[in-house]
Amino acid sequence: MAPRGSGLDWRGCALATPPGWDWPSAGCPPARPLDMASQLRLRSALALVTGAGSGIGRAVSVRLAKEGATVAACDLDRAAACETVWLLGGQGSEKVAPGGAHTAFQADVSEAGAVRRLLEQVQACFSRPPSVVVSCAGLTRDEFLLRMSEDDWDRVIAVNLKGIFLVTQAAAQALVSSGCRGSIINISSIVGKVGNVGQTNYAASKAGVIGLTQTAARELGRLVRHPWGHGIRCNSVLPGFITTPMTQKVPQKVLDKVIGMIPMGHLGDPEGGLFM
Ligand SMILES: CCCCCCCCCCCCC[C@@H](O)CC(=O)SCCNC(=O)CCNC(=O)[C@H](O)C(C)(C)COP(=O)(O)OP(=O)(O)OC[C@H]1O[C@@H](n2cnc3c(N)ncnc32)[C@H](O)[C@@H]1OP(=O)(O)O
Ligand SMILES: NC(=O)c1ccc[n+]([C@@H]2O[C@H](COP(=O)([O-])OP(=O)(O)OC[C@H]3O[C@@H](n4cnc5c(N)ncnc54)[C@H](O)[C@@H]3O)[C@@H](O)[C@H]2O)c1
Repeated sequence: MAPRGSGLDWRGCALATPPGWDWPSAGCPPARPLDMASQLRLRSALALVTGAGSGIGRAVSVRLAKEGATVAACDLDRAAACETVWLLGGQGSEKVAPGGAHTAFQADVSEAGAVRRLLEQVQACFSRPPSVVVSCAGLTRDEFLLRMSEDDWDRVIAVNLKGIFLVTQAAAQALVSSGCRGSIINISSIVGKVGNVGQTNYAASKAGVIGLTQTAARELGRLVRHPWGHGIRCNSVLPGFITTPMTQKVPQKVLDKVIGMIPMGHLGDPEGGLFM
């Protein structure tokens, strides 16, 4: 039984309406009606998205829900995760998630205990492990190498790299112990390949995500039952500049420089508008 006031219901599920939460009165668009085709592709999937409270993680949550998945939206910021669930059609909105109600969860992915509890709560809530896991949680603490503090290094590595290690490991352990296949997608960055001025910490974390994911793919991917093969796909994605709160902190003169290098002449958008 979750302790009173913990923001969790009797099953240990995060309340979609945490105590004191003031639902946005207007502004958030209702979930768009679903066309049948898009509902079918992921209708049986349970998707865990970290960093679901903003930017790319919110856009990923919306797209997964549009294709029929049930979304467990996790974020350090519980209110932001709840707002994402509200955008998906809210708790119990069977029409948007045939497989069950989307639900918000709060966790700091850099903390092992929090990630372990997160996977426990998700499985308690949905009686199964997530078959899709998208790790979007991340942050920047940009500074030139000559001036970067140890704390700025440590925090970025803890969230962006160790966080993905913890979520990937916990999700894979849950899938393996349930004999389920799955797909784990880790969000890296082009910076992990080419580097970027002012981002030694961030670039190292994102390069680490690439190597971690490639190794996890080798260990978990085999369909045939090896001591290490379990039919779990692992891939990393390396976006370029995408307009989100993360990039809004970048000095305009830097954005102007980078935009000058982008053939389309503008940053990407989280919804991935390929035809704009
Ligand atoms: C094959 C193509 C190669 C592409 C190369 C680079 C691609 C990078 C694309 C990144 C896309 C993914 C980003 C994604 O993962 C999400 C993010 O990480 S968003 C955050 C990105 N962060 C940055 O780009 C760092 C931006 N810089 C800063 O925040 C500050 O400059 C800081 C490092 C904190 C230092 O601040 P300070 O006030 O001390 O200095 P200034 O801002 O005045 O800068 C001094 C001069 O340095 C130039 N500068 C700074 N950062 C960059 C940069 N990233 N790229 C190029 N030049 C940079 C700045 O323009 C100043 O120049 P000048 O003296 O001429 O005015
Ligand atoms: N925006 C870009 O240009 C860009 C490009 C390449 C890669 N990325 C990566 O994509 C991911 C999402 O970035 P975004 O632009 O949407 O950023 P964002 O700041 O809009 O969203 C990041 C989310 O992660 C959450 N978060 C931060 N630390 C956390 C923690 N310890 N535990 C749980 N949640 C935490 C934040 O609360 C926030 O909701 C990040 O990993 C980022 O590095 C972004």
